[in-house]
Amino acid sequence: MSNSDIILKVAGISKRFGGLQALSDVGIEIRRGQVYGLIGPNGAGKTTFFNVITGLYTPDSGSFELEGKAYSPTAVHEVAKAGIARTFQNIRLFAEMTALENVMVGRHIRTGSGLFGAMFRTKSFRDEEEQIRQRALQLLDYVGIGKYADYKARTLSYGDQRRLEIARALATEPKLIALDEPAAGMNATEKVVLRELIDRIRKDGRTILLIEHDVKLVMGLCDRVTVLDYGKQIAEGTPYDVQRNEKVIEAYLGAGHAAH
Ligand SMILES: Nc1ncnc2c1ncn2[C@@H]1O[C@H](COP(=O)(O)OP(=O)(O)OP(=O)(O)O)[C@@H](O)[C@H]1O
Repeated sequence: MSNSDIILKVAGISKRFGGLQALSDVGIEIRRGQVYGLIGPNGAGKTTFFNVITGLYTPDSGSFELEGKAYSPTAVHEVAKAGIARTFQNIRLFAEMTALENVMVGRHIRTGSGLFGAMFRTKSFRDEEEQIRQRALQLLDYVGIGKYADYKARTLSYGDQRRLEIARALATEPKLIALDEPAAGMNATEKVVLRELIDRIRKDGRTILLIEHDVKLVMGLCDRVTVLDYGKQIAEGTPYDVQRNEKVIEAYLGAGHAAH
């Protein structure tokens, strides 16, 4: 495989909060079309790592490349423009806006008419707006909630809100979509549907970074997995190898979890 297959390469990420070393020299390489999993016991540093990659936290050290080009994740919207979209562990939708409007907002970072067009409602602005609407409707169908397009986001079930977040992230046409615990709070049936959706997103050519507590889901979906523990990368590899890694088993047992 050539280097051009690498979508995201981050290396040497460290981040300290006061006296706590939340991340120590963590690095990953994600190849095009992979689902890449990030797991680890509570407090291992997964969210911090995600927040560093997506511009929410500034790391103390580290380098970042997206499709072979250096990028500096200094602000969330810059990261989105560079081609990384994310969802949040605590859902962050516009609660009073409709599902459709929430997705249209995601789409706007890829549009051209700008403020002038919006203020004067030029023809090109209106045409563009209609295209955005159509694309947003397609995306809602794609994630399986097309029938709720006109419902306010806050009225959707928890599982559907998570799917709406995914639709919104996809609306930015990301090179990489980062999902922060997408199965959190879902029941078993919702998890099956989510798994199918993530599988479909991958089959349609997208690359996915996934933080997830549900180890079974991660092991079933991911091509490769990194395991963090106390901010250190204790294992990296295929789900098969990682599950058998002594350090991983210890970390999970130590934290009172089962490793499978
Ligand atoms: N903004 C912050 N300020 C201070 N400490 C923080 C901050 N964010 C995270 N931490 C600490 O950094 C460590 C790693 O936390 P992080 O949330 O990244 O872990 P996690 O693996 O995502 O955990 P969980 O699975 O519980 O979400 C924890 O000890 C946490 O308390």
